[in-house]
Amino acid sequence: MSDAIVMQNVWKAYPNGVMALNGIDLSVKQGEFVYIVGPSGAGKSTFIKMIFRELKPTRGKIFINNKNIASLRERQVPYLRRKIGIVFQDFRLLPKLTVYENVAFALEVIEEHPRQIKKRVMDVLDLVGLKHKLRSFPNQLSGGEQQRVSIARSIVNRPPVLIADEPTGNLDPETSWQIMDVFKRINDQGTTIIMATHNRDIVNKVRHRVLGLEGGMIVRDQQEGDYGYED
Ligand SMILES: Nc1ncnc2c1ncn2[C@@H]1O[C@H](COP(=O)(O)OP(=O)(O)OP(=O)(O)O)[C@@H](O)[C@H]1O
Repeated sequence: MSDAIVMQNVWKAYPNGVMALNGIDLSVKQGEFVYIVGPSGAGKSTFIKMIFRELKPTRGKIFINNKNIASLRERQVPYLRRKIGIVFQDFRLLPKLTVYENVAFALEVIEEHPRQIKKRVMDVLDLVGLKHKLRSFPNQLSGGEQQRVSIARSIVNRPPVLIADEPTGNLDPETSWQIMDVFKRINDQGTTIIMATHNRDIVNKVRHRVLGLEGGMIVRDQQEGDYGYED
């Protein structure tokens, strides 16, 4: 299997001198599901922001599908972002657009053919179980439904990698399990998933590879079926 993400000796210092990542080496294969765990301030969000080039490493190389994104020019960043879907804790939907429009938006900006857009949007809404809500606005949806829309939007242009930063952080346990089912369906289609989480129950019950960060370093890297997660 090919590598979806490779980090080589990645360091990140913030302008105030805080060293958030200290020499990360890592490789993630295409199709893997990886949890990123660790205490507050461990560097999880920094790690995730590096993958979609919201932040540049101070030192080191980051390969996404064999391309070093640390040396990408600014104008190439939008092309990288099309290869990576992103889901946040707080959904970040556009409030004045319907469910359908929120999801279609990502395809409209790349000028996909209208018939293609419709088919693809309906397919992903079906995948996340929200076809019946396509005309609703975000404020008419529950938190779990909003997160499903945000997940549908993140995968609508078939990125090989999906990144989720605390995707269940604002959801109750029952809804969180449903969101994990959606991620499973997406992972089963071959999409690599990187998910930062504090949710110990999920990490222990829905088993995948676990990367533990602490003080900006990888302090554990356990394969599926090979761990219990203690914080
Ligand atoms: N913009 C910034 N400027 C300076 N320091 C920062 C900045 N963002 C994060 N840090 C620091 O970098 C370190 C790692 O932070 P990061 O947000 O990556 O941790 P985290 O593991 O995601 O934490 P949490 O679980 O609380 O979200 C912390 O010491 C934090 O205070």
